Amino acid sequence: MNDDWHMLAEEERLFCDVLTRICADEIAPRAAETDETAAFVHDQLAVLGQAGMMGANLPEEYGGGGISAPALLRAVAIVAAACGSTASALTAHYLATDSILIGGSDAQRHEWLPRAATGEALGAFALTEPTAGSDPADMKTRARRTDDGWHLKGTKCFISNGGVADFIVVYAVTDPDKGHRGISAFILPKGTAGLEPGPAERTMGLKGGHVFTLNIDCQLPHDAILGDEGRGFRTAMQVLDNGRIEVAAQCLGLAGAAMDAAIAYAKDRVIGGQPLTERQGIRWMIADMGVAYRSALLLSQDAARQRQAAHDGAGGRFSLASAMAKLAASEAAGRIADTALQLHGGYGYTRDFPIERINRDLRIMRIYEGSSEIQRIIISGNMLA
Ligand SMILES: CC(C)(COP(=O)(O)OP(=O)(O)OC[C@H]1O[C@@H](n2cnc3c(N)ncnc32)[C@H](O)[C@@H]1OP(=O)(O)O)[C@@H](O)C(=O)NCCC(=O)NCCSC(=O)CCS(=O)O
Repeated sequence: MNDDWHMLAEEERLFCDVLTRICADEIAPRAAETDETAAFVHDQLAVLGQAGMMGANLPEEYGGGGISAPALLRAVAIVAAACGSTASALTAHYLATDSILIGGSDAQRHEWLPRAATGEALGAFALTEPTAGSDPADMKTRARRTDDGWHLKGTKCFISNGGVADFIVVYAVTDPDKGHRGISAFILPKGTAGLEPGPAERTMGLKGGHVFTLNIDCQLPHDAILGDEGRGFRTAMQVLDNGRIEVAAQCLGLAGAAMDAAIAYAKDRVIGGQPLTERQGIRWMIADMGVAYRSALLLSQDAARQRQAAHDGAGGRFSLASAMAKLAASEAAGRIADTALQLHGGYGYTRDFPIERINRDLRIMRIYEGSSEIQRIIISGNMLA
């Protein structure tokens, strides 16, 4: 059998092995209950904090794990295979900390990232608005200078972790005449007067990873602006280049779990005196799942490798690779989970098997952090440039 993760360093393999054990012992056993109760995954994130996962995306200088992008891909997939809700809350936290890492000053990085890396401070990333989802440059949230600093006013929606986070990175318009160059990012700490999260949305899946509307009418100090004024849109786009690979990782974890469950079921289930695996139709399903999974894995690893190369000094964008990975992995994962459910027959439709939950958890992957249609726009734009 090929070693799919041959590119990882020895210590990264050990990190992933330990994480796999921790997820199997402490996170996976709670996934079905989390889905039933829809309780936020606080405890699971605390476990990940202990395991070093809350800062795995950050350099050691800021208290992070400093692991490579391919290792991060593998690690997020491991968490997602155990519990989709936990992986989604984790990667939303990464969007917030990546915003500070990419867009913040060194003082802001040192102030926020070490606490975020341990899990002591949970982050959220507030870009989307009710009338600006696919086109965030059209956002309406306004930040105005005041004598005391900044006044932020607007509404953000579909913000993972938003109502429970210790800090929220909010993107807002500082100069409406400058289009996307008039957007800046701000750090909004929990408890700021005028920050009012709505109730958690009632979602189809990822029920333990809550999503909120945020009503914002807040006064912030001068130093709440992240880095330079007017650089927020670029920061958000760079953060999403990373984030889309993490969505691909979630897809690999969830789809891999569905495929493994389907294979185990097909081996175990005897019909007419024969296991399901003796049936050609079932074998074709297994082959199709395997091809879809591997295609998604290879594109995701390619995107992670390009992310690492950019980080190591080659510079440049990896938006094309990231968009391809997200599109391929989210679409493949949807097909894999659907095939895995079909293979289970009526049992797959019940809550007695994890396949039903995985199908619901996966549906958002084709929508958040840029829908499949947005990924196609980015991909074709790059191909035609
Ligand atoms: C589809 C889009 C990429 C198109 O964006 P625009 O057409 O508005 O922007 P451009 O004209 O392409 O570029 C404007 C500006 O930005 C710079 N840019 C663009 N991409 C990048 C990048 N990857 N890295 C760095 N800089 C970038 C570009 O050079 C231009 O700069 P200058 O003018 O030259 O200075 C975009 O609209 C898009 O991505 N849409 C999807 C938005 C999305 O994914 N939203 C999801 C939000 S988060 C979420 O869903 C989950 C959150 S959670 O779980 O809580």
